[in-house]
Amino acid sequence: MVLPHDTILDVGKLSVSYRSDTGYVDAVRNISFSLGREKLGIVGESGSGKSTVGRALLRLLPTARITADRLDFQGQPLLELSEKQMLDIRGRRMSMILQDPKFSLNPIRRVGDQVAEAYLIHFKCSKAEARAKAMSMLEAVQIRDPQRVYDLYPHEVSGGMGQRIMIAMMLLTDPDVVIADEPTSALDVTVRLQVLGILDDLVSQRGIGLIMISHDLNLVRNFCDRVLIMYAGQVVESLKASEMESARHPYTQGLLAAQPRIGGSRAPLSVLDRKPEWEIPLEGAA
Ligand SMILES: Nc1ncnc2c1ncn2[C@@H]1O[C@H](COP(=O)(O)OP(=O)(O)OP(=O)(O)O)[C@@H](O)[C@H]1O
Repeated sequence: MVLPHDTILDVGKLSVSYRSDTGYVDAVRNISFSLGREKLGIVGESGSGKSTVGRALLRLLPTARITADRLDFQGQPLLELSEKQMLDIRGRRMSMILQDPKFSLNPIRRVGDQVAEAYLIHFKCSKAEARAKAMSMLEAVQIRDPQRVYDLYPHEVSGGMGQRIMIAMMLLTDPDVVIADEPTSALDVTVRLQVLGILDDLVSQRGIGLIMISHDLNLVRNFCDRVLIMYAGQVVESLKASEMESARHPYTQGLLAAQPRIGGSRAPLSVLDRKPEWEIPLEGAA
């Protein structure tokens, strides 16, 4: 059970709007949640605002308008920190893993050197120390032959290996929060399970708080402790993963009904019938 004093992230009424030619797009509207040393899933369809939440937590949206009553990371108000203070948090105490590691790695540099460089950036040490640390992190993410993998270029590693390298890079700094944005969508089923196993260990053995962003309700309900269901920029339901079957919101119920089941009836899957009232009116809105 997560006790209140274990809260690492405390988010109250977070809203994010992107500027566009025709005004502002309200991508996230008034969402609140907290994160302890647990696995929190954020699920929703494409465009519901999941990734925007992750990027807003890291303040990676320089042109967007971010407002919140509270956006506290271990008691520090993220929106009030200077960019210099954010640099210390970003990538060091709070990290992000993205869907396709190939886009996050520099294609013309050996992967091991990139992991070592991440360590050099955050900690003043010799190159030999950084290399040794990088090697030990590659082992920590269950890469069997780290000496060989260290010298490979990104195009020479598989998707699953690339994702392990990204996780190794992130582990160097021993973060408290990891935001994983569709980290296994590009992987096949067996590799996906291995990467999920590594992420699970991060929570149970290192005590991090993990935010798992996904459109895959089945994956999240099986992997996470709690789930936030997002629709049109809002959290329409928040529930324990084990209590998903008792979801009350019609959108969550619709998503559950639309999941294919092995061995289930061969009846056509139900189609979500959206209702305008699912968009919760915002306080103060006309
Ligand atoms: N840089 C941007 N400028 C303007 N609008 C944006 C920008 N990034 C995202 N949006 C819009 O914000 C909304 C939320 O996008 P976001 O990427 O957070 O959704 P998502 O739920 O993560 O979707 P997906 O699962 O497809 O990644 C969408 O309407 C999207 O078009």
